[in-house]
Parts: sequence; structure tokens; C-alpha cells
Amino acid sequence: MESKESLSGPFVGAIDAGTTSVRFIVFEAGTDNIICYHQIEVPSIYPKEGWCEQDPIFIVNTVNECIAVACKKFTDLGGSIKDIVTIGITNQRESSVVWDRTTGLPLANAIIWLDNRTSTTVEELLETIPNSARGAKINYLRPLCGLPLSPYFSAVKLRWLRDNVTSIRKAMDNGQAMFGTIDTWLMYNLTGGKNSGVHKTDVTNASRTMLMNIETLEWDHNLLKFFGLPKSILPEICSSSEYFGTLADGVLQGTSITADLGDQQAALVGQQCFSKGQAKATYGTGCFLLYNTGTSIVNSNGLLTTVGYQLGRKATPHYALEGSVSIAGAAFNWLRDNMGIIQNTAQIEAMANSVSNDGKPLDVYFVPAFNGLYAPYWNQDARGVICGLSEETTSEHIVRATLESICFQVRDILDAMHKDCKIPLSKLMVDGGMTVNNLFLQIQSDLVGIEVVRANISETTALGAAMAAYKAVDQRYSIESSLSNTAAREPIKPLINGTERNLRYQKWKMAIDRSLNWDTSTLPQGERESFDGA
Ligand SMILES: Nc1ncnc2c1ncn2[C@@H]1O[C@H](COP(=O)(O)OP(=O)(O)O)[C@@H](O)[C@H]1O
Ligand SMILES: O=P(O)(O)OC[C@H](O)CO
Repeated sequence: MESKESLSGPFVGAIDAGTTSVRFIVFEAGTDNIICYHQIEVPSIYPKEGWCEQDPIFIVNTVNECIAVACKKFTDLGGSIKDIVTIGITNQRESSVVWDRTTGLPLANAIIWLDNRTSTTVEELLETIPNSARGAKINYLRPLCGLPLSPYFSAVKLRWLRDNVTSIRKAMDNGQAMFGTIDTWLMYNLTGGKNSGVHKTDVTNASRTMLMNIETLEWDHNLLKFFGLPKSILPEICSSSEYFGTLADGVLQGTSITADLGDQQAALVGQQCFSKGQAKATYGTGCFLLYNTGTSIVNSNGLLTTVGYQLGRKATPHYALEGSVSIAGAAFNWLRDNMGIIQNTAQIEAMANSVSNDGKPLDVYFVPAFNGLYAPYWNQDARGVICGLSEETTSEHIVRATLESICFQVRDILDAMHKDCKIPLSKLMVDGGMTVNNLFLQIQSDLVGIEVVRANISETTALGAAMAAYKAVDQRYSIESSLSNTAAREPIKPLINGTERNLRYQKWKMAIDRSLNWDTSTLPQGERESFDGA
């Protein structure tokens, strides 16, 4: 926190609407210096097994409260609100809200990216693709949007809402429905909702819907047709750094919104991975590794092709390859809330460390595939398994195996990058809530065999949004050279040898085999019967 006398502007605000919590952070403009922030947890709602929702109104109210409290802290420190020159938005991606154009109110809870209710919808959509093997069908839309067919993406969730919620189907048919990912929903509400709210998104968020063409960066007629969705529900696609609208109410009334990026792309910007070949991994609820491929669109079977950022309407878009892991820190929430194995996240490091030097190889492997496996497997029927239990296994072994599971999944992604794209990575920039855990970063470096470099601040996601927002309002600001030199950070180096690393990884692959295709309930009837009889 700054002392009162050192507060001189300009400042930039950033809303970070993550899966687990939302926050509002005030940065000194053009730097990574955090002046103040406020953060509130967002509860998820689990109406049925595999479903995950959040209340869209709660998200808006929470964001408004974070803005109000952080701004109060800011003025208490001696800051002047008029010196907050602009704000940016960054958000959990893919999560989808549909609302009514007249009332401005949601027609259902937000379906969160983690939600797996649409497994059957995916199976039904796969059935509509003619004459090819399952793997080819899953990748059928990749040439258009860069993504495999999976419950993860917005279009599948929208199709489910259309098929299962009568009011949404009607609203879609009569032009009353508006759709948005969380950025769009927030921006609509912050700029006046049903009275004057703007209906916009940016290229990074749009690239996660499965409805945007990855080359033209426009909504794609063929994709809309495939999913049976009307174009009238869609927001305008903008760049990630430009004027979006103005806050209609509250303490920041009149302040402009000049950035919008999906949270993983915002972290790419916040980590200053602006050059082709640079990569970062963000470890929060999930884990997401983005590799900057420059202006080229690179295809890979296991990874996602996505827009990295487009910093200005006339700027050239930069692309990224992404490896997504759905369950990272969320596995610890499960150990805490469902298993009672830990009471809080502060215990994790000591517990995991207590079983590292007991003279025996750790032989417990945990695949936390609660809602299927994302990259590079894209197996929506995978489920969690814990292998290698013995009478001697303790809670500590499970905690350590949980940390290792996230590291092994990053190895899966790096291997896919090597295999598909011949990309050798020698260094990985890391950030996110889990990176406070030093042991975790050492294990990550050990299990992938490359250097790991922690970000200067843990709030790189919000920082990326603030940087993009400031770029839009100050022509003199050079986003590439604005922050301290990342090369000065001490890297964490691998401490185990390649033989041990590969032996451990082989065991991990055995555990993966046991988790794949576990849930047979979404398979078509005929295949289910033959599976049951096998
Ligand atoms: N010391 C720790 N060790 C391992 N995981 C941790 C630790 N502290 C927090 N986490 C995990 O980090 C996640 C929160 O990170 P954060 O970046 O705030 O998430 P998000 O952006 O998804 O809301 C939680 O799932 C939590 O379990
Ligand atoms: O909430 P996070 O930070 O885990 O990010 C969620 C991702 O954007 C989902 O794609």
C-alpha cells in the first residue's frame, strides 16, 4: 500500500472477474504498482452433479461493491477519483449469460465454463457430423474457430439453453435474447443496463465462444448454423484495447472502459509475453498455458488456437496456442470442502513437503478429472482417480499428489506443443493464486525439466487489463517496455534428473489411462451397451 503523500496520478482501475472471486484493483498508470484493491469470493451453485452455475446479478453487485470499497480505500490514501483515468475488464472466459433485451434481467443463471451438463449436447452435435471417426468429428470445427467440440465452450452451452429453457428459446426466436460472456454482461450493466448498456465483447473472449471465425475475427455464419443459434443474440466484437463505454453510476460514474480481455489472455499481456515464442502459465481455479505464436494461426490437435490480444482497432491481432487444464487449484477446494483433508490452502506446502524426503518413492497419483480432461485429451467422459494407495498412504501423500497432478498436466501440454508444433520451451513464466506455493513451483520445474519464473506480482491478470486500458488513453505509453525487466527474476531450476522425471511421468500416464472414458452415461445407447458388456 502507498503512503498518503506519494499518491499522484494518473491511475488505472481493473476489474478481474475470476471464477473463484472478483476484485477491483487500482494501479499506478503504466506500472505494476498496486495502490489498493478489494476482493470478494463468488459462490458457485451446483444444482445437479456436473452442473456449475453462478448468479449473474450477484456478480454485477459484487463488482460494484469491489469498485466502491477499493475507491474508498483509494481516497482514504489521499487519492482523487478523477485521477483514475480509465478502467479495464478481464474475466473468466466461456461462462455464458442470456438476458432479456427489455428488462435487462438474466433468463437463467450463468453456465460456468467448468459445467459439464452439455456432454449429451456434444454427443448430439457429433451425431450431425457425417462419416468420420470420433476424433475427426471432435475436431470438425477447428479450421473455422480453432477449438474442439467440448462442453467447455459457450456455443455448446447456448445450444443447451435453447434446447432446455423455453423462455430462452422464445427470446432467441423473437429477437429478445442477448448473450454475453462475463465481460459483456458486466459491461452492459456498468454502462446502464436496459437503459443505455452497450452490447460488446473483445476478440479474445469472442475466440472462446466457438462462434467467431479465427481468421476474419467476425461472427461466422456457418458456426451459427451448426449450433442453430441466431446472430441477433451476439455482441459487437471489438479489439481488446479501445473505448467500450462509460460507467453510468457509482463512485466511478463517467469513467471510461477501455480494455476487455479474457483473463488468460490478460495474464499473457501482464506477463509481457509480447514476442512469438514466449509462454506463461496461470494457476488459479484451472491452469492455462498460453504460448504466443505471433501473427500466425498455428493448429494443433491437442491444444487450442486462440486470439492472444489485439491492442487497438487497427492493431494486428496476435494469436496463441493454449493448453487448458480444468482443475488446478479447484482440486484443493475439493480436498477442503468435500474431503476435509485440508482446512485451508496455507497448509498445503508444509503437508506436501512432509512426505518429500521419507526415503521412499512417492507412488500415489491423483488425476482430478472431475469434469473430464481438457488438453491434450479432450475426453469429456474422463473422471477422477487416485491410484497407488497403500496402508501407509496419508493425507499428506494425497496433498502432494494433488500438487503433482497439476504439474504433470502441464507436462502433458508441453509435450503436445513439442509433438504437434515442434515448439521447444526453455522457460515458463508463471502466475496466479497457486504460485505463492514455493514447493509447487519447484515440483513444476522438476517434473517438466525447464526453468520456471514467477511474476513480480500475483495480479498479472488485472495488470494486463490495466495495461491494455491505459494504452487506449495515452498515446505516449509503450506497453512493451513499461515494466521492470523480467530477466532479473530468479528462475526456479529443475533438481531431479531426466530418468527419474520420465519414470514418474510414465506412472502418471498409467493413471491417466485409468481415468479416460470412465463415465459411459453420455455415450449413445448402442455404444453404452457394448461398453457395459465388455
Ligand atoms: N498455497 C497454495 N497452494 C496451492 N494452491 C493454492 C494455494 N493458495 C491458493 N491456492 C489455490 O489457488 C486458487 C485461487 O487462485 P486465483 O488465481 O485467485 O483463482 P481464480 O482467478 O480462478 O479465481 C484456489 O483454487 C486455491 O485452492
Ligand atoms: O477463473 P480462472 O482464472 O481459473 O480462469 C478461468 C478461465 O478463463 C476459463 O477458461
